Amino acid sequence: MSKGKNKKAAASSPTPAKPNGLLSPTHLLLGALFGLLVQLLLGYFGIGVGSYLFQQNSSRVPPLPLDPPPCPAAWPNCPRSVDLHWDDVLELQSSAATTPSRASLAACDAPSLLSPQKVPGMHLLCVLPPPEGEHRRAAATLAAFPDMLRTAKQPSAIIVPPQLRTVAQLISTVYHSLKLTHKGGKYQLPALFNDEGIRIQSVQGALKQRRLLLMEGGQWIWPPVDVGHVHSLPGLIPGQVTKVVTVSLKPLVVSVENFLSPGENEHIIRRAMPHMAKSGVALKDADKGKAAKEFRTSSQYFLPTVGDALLEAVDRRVMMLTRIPISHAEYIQVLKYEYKEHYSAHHDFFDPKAYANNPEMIASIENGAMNRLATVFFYLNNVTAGGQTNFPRAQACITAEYPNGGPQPWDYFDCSKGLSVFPQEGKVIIFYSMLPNGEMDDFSLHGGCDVLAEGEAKWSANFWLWNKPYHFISKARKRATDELEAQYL
Ligand SMILES: O=C(O)CCC(=O)C(=O)O
Ligand SMILES: [Fe+2]
Repeated sequence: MSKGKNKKAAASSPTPAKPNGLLSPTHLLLGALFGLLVQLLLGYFGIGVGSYLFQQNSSRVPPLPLDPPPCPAAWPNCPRSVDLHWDDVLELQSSAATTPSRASLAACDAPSLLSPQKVPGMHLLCVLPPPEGEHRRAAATLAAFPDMLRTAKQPSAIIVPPQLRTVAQLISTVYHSLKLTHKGGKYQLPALFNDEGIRIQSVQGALKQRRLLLMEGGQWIWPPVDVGHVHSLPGLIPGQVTKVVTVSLKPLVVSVENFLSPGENEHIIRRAMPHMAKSGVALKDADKGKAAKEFRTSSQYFLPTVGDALLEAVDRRVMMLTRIPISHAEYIQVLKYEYKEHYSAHHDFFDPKAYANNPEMIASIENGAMNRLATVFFYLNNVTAGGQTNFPRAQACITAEYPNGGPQPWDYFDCSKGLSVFPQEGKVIIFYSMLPNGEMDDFSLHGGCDVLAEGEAKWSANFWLWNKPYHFISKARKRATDELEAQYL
C-alpha cells in the first residue's frame, strides 16, 4: 500500500448491507404488539430486566407463579423460578465432595480443546458422573475450565442437581459457580453448545454430552486450541471432510481450503461483475468529511442470494461451517481490487464510541449489543503478487514485551507486521470481530493489501454474520435457519 499515510486511528468500518423491504409494515406492527404484550406480562409478574437471565432460553417455559421463591442471600440476582429452590442448589455445591476423579477427567480429554492463553468468555465444561455416593442428590458434575485456559490446576467442579429443568437454570448455576456476570439489557444471553457447535436446549441434551462449551456471547465460536489445530467437519461438502485450521489465536482466525468450488467462484464473480461500484465505508465521527477512497479503493457489490439456488447452497454451507444461523447474515459483499488497490487496517465491528454522533448507527447496533461477530472472507481467485489480508496485531506467540498480543500499528497501510493470508481460489478464512464474551476484539484489526501484479485483479467477498438476527431474511434463509435449529439438542 502507499507509504507514509500514517493514521492515528484505524479506518472506518465497511458499510453494512442496507436492509431491504422484506419486513412489511404488518410484520413490524405485529412485532411491536407482541413486544408490548411480553413487556406487560413481565411487568405483571414482577420480572424486570434485573432478573434478566435465562428465562428466554428454555423451549418449555413453565407457568410463572405469582410468588416464586426468593433468591438466597448468597445469590441475590438468581433467576426466580417456580419449582426450584436455589438454596438447595447452593447447599449441594458446598456439601458434596467436589473433586472429580482422574479417570473421569481423562475421558473428557479437556486438553485437546483448551488453549495456552485465555479465550475470554468461552468455558469448557466436562460432563462427569455425580460425586461418589451422591447419585440421589446430584444428576452430574461439571468440571469447568474457565476461559479455555490449559493449566495444570485442578478444574473447579459444579454439581448439577436433578431438579434443574431448563438450560437457562443450568447456565445460571454455572454462572453463579464461576462468578460470571451478564451485562443485562439487550446483550445476548449466554448459550451452551456441544463440542461440535450444536446448540443445547434441554438439560437432558446437555447431560448426554461428554463436553459442553459455554459461550457468554450466546453464539458459537470455534475453540481456537493452538495454531495448526484442525477441527474436521464431515458432510459440509458431499464426500469431503472440511478442515477448519486455526491460523491465529489472537485475533481468532481459522482457514478452510476448497470451501468454494471453481464453479461457485466463477458464478459469484459473474453475477456481481455488472454491478461493481466504488466501495464506501461507514465513516467514524473522527473521519467525517474524508473520502472513502482515503481508506479503501476497491469496488464492491452486495449480491442478493434470494432465488439463486447456487448462492443459497453457499449460504447454507457458511451457516453449517460457522454454526451461526444464516438469519444473522448480510448478503455477500463481493470485492474487486485492481493493481495497487487496497483497504487500510480497520475493524469490521462498529464501535459505539466511534459513532457517538451518529444516532442512526447507534440505534442499528443497539448501542453495542448488536454487532458483526464473524467475517467469512472468500478468496474467489488467485493473485500472483500481493492482495493478502493482513492482521497487523496477530502474534505467533506471546512475548514478554507484548503479553496481550501485538501493538497498535503506527501505519495502517503497512502490511509487513503480524499475520498475512494470501488469496487462494476457493479458500475462506473466518475471523471473529467479537470475543466469545460478547466484547469487540481490538486485535481483529485487518486490511486488504495492495494487489502487486499489474493487470491482475483480486476477487474476494465478505460474508458478515452478526451476533443477533439481521434485519431481513429471505424464505430460503428462514428454511436454512430452521434446518440448523432442528439439530439443536
Ligand atoms: O481484502 C481483504 O483482504 C480484506 C477486506 C476487508 O477487510 C473488508 O472489506 O472489510
Ligand atoms: Fe474488513
